Amino acid sequence: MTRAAVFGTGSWGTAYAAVLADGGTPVTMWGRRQAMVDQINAGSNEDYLPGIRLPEGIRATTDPVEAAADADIVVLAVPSQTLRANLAEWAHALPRRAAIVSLMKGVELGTTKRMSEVIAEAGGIEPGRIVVVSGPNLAKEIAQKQPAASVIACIDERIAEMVAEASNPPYFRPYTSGDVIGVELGGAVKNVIALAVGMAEGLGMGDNSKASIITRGLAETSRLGMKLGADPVTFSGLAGVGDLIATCMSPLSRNRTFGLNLGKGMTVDEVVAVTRQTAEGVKSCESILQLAHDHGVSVPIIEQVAAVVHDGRSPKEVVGALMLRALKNEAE
Ligand SMILES: NC(=O)C1=CN([C@@H]2O[C@H](COP(=O)(O)OP(=O)(O)OC[C@H]3O[C@@H](n4cnc5c(N)ncnc54)[C@H](O)[C@@H]3O)[C@@H](O)[C@H]2O)C=CC1
Ligand SMILES: O=C(CO)COP(=O)(O)O
Repeated sequence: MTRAAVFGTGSWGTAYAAVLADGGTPVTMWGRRQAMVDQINAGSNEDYLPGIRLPEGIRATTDPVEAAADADIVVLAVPSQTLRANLAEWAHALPRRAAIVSLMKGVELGTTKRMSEVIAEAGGIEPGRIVVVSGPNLAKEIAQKQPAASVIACIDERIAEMVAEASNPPYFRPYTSGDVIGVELGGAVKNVIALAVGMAEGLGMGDNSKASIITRGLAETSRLGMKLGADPVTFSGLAGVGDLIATCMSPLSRNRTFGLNLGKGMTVDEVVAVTRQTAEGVKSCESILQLAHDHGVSVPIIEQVAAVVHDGRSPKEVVGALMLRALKNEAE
């Protein structure tokens, strides 16, 4: 029988543990805090998924070796910017042949590495067993068992298939892919575009404005992805446009909500103070912008989001800057 470990007891780590357990795969979760581990062992995670009863088949521990022992699949679900430090502590505990699955949607600050690259480097894991999961998967809806689809990517598609088979309860339909770069980038960049859409909403803009940002945001994602070697087809799929729509439209999105508060006039520090969960786009806008600059790719929306979040420009100012850009062909 396939066994899994999930490192990280936040909203998506816990919801994905439920996906695995409901799919018939027993899960041991690793958590930092004993109180959280005790709660999960008693059947819920009230801090991140209040009111949700977790399935049988999930248990938790604070010991990484115990969590990963005998696991065929190890799922990593921590904030992107802490992953490298976490792996330094966990690498010795990870079974030599297990598939290492990233649920994270960010790009590392400083190195501009995608999470699969950080896993390979800091965890010493061969790329052929590094898997990424990304799609329109708001954790709360998945935990409520609302039907959704997703993409599970690995350069070795047999490993992606193994993880997909272990993650297939009746409400979760994973598609496999070999395009790790495209699937990861789609997930990371959509968070930055959701910040922009949230800002537009906060400024009182309507659906034309938001659809324009979403569509041009997808153009930026595809341009960058293709330059980095992604398959353009990925961006019209679940990990591209699918996740972009879910995140940019949903009040459940932490990134969209973060942008909304900025658009309403709160400062970045004020929004950080009221945000309890990980809004990856806030840090990744800077690393993704750096990645685009390094590869000579034009990403005007991402640039303006970074100007608000890191340079203190106002959302209103940056909308003006976007609208005044020189006219160009849509396909360029
Ligand atoms: N929540 C969602 O709907 C979805 C989230 N994701 C992605 O999954 C990743 C994880 O997100 P969530 O679970 O939602 O975040 P979260 O904010 O709900 O939970 C983060 C977890 O990481 C732990 N953590 C924080 N700092 C840590 C550190 N220094 N060392 C170890 N653990 C630490 C927290 O205690 C918590 O258990 C992110 O990259 C996010 O973009 C992807 C799809 C859906
Ligand atoms: O990635 C997500 C949905 O697919 C969750 O988005 P947020 O991190 O903005 O909540």
